[in-house]
Amino acid sequence: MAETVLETHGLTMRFGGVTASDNVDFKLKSRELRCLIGPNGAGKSTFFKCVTGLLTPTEGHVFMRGQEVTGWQPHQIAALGVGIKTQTPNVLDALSVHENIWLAARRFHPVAEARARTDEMIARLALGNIARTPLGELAHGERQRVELGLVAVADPWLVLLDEPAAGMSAQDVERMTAIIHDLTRTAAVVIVEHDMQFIRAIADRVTVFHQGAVLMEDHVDRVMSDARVRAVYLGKKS
Ligand SMILES: Nc1ncnc2c1ncn2[C@@H]1O[C@H](COP(=O)(O)OP(=O)(O)OP(=O)(O)O)[C@@H](O)[C@H]1O
Repeated sequence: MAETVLETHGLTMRFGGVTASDNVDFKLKSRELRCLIGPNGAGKSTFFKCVTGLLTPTEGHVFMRGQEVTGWQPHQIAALGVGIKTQTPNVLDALSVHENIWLAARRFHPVAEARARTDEMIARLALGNIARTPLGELAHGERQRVELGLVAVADPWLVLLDEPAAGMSAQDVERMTAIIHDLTRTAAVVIVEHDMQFIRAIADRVTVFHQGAVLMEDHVDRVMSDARVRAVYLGKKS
């Protein structure tokens, strides 16, 4: 049986009178790709932040590969071998694409291996023609690709991505989809995403959030045609 790499029990986050995450039980198997969707304010980001250590849940527990990580800081979670891409980029604008990826690789690998991994990642992400360009000069889609490269170069077994396709062109989204599929050869991936086109292109199992709780969890096709989901997420009555 596939190993459970991420699990939450009764995860609850309250902000004053608002229950942003409401008793969420969640389970992710090794190399599984899971998209978290839901309407604005459904609690996706709060759940993501509780799992990545950006928030400490009011109640409940988070486990990664069986280890309880509730209340850990993001850098402690990352040190377990978890790649986290938030909406706040962790990049150095004045340094080149190559230098940024090299620095990320060097944090996890000895020099010779870091060098090889950097070159491999640049080729894999098709960043060769802009490898020497400072990050500050890149287009949005290119930056997103580099940021994903910074996560992937560490060889994570779990990758947590917050809106990786936000603001991207169709071509960028296609590239991003291929890169994420590539990641699932070695890692489980959780993606919080708004872009329905991207979700249809990439998703297998989807978890739908509504009012802080899990409304439904199923294959993307069944989720998209479910009357309850259409009502809450697409704003349509069945
Ligand atoms: N720091 C905070 N303080 C107070 N309320 C918050 C805070 N963060 C989130 N909330 C509230 O918690 C609820 C869930 O918000 P959350 O951002 O998790 O939803 P979401 O599904 O990610 O929404 P979106 O798709 O708009 O990003 C909302 O009612 C939101 O207003």
